[in-house]
Amino acid sequence: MSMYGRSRVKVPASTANLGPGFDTLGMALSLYEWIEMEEAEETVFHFFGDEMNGVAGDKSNLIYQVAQMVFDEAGVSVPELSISVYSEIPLTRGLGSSASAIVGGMAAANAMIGSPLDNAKLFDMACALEKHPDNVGASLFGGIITAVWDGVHADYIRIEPPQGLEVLVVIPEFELATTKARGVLPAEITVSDAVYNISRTSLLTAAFATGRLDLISRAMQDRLHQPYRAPLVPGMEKLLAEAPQHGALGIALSGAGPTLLCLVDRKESKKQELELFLKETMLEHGIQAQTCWLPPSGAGVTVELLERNGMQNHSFLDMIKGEVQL
Ligand SMILES: Nc1ncnc2c1ncn2[C@@H]1O[C@H](COP(=O)(O)OP(=O)(O)O)[C@@H](O)[C@H]1O
Ligand SMILES: N[C@@H](CCOP(=O)(O)O)C(=O)O
Repeated sequence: MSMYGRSRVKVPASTANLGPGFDTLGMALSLYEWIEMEEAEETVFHFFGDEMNGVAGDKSNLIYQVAQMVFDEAGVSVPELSISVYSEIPLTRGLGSSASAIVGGMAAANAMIGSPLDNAKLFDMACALEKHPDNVGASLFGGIITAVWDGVHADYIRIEPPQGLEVLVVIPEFELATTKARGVLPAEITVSDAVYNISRTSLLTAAFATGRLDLISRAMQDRLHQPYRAPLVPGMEKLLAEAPQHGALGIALSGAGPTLLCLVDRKESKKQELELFLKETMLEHGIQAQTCWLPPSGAGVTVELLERNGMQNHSFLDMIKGEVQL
């Protein structure tokens, strides 16, 4: 009989960078992954939903691995786990699926053993794995995050997303691994490009904090990563250049791509035109893509501790059926 409980977490997807804020700005989005975890006699995974196709169902699984890091840090041993996962977050598209798995897996493991680690510790551990704080910070704390990670510790400020700010994403059908999209970045940049990005990141952060939607179009410009990543995403250059004419306040590559994200004023009258422009531009470049309105998620990861039930999966499915269309 296990001495530990059964935990269930709901963790949001995220978009990183928001244009100029490479490896520092992130925003949680209303697309979620649910994880349930409890001690078991032998490790078993239950995956639900189309987005989990191809994910490892053994102890190499990212969620299992991060759970073991939490147990090690807390000084407990729970080698065998039953893990159930349902995810709405497409893999390898720039919507932070790996960050959601890291944050969700850590939060579930920590809750299961009575929450010995606080969120600041989980944030440091998650940054050490992801190597940048933007996605994991957003998935952990929700809202908009501006964060600095020094290689050991992460500091952040959470900003409530401005009222009236809507988010439209265009998700191409092809996958682009973050490692590949980081591999095309230059090792060095000029001082003028550094100043270009620092000034816009500062302005964008302040615009979010003060609700100045009018400043977004000029602040959401980047010279640090998007120009180098554009060749990996057919149609990206045209989308970045022309989306503002079709109703976007600003447009950026979401994380490392290939998804692109538009920030849109709730009162904008050209929302349908913008959706059509995004899809048709991708199609012109031979790429099937779907658009989706994803409100910012004010909540980060949420955690419940439940009675143990030997992982009867109908309870997990019943829970998520209430929230998503299975
Ligand atoms: N729920 C999950 N369980 C296990 N591994 C996951 C999960 N979600 C994502 N991953 C891992 O993260 C990888 C995607 O990470 P990455 O290339 O950074 O793209 P993304 O932009 O989606 O974070 C997947 O190929 C998979 O290995
Ligand atoms: N700052 C990172 C963000 C990667 O985000 P992902 O969602 O694509 O994993 C980068 O731009 O490389």
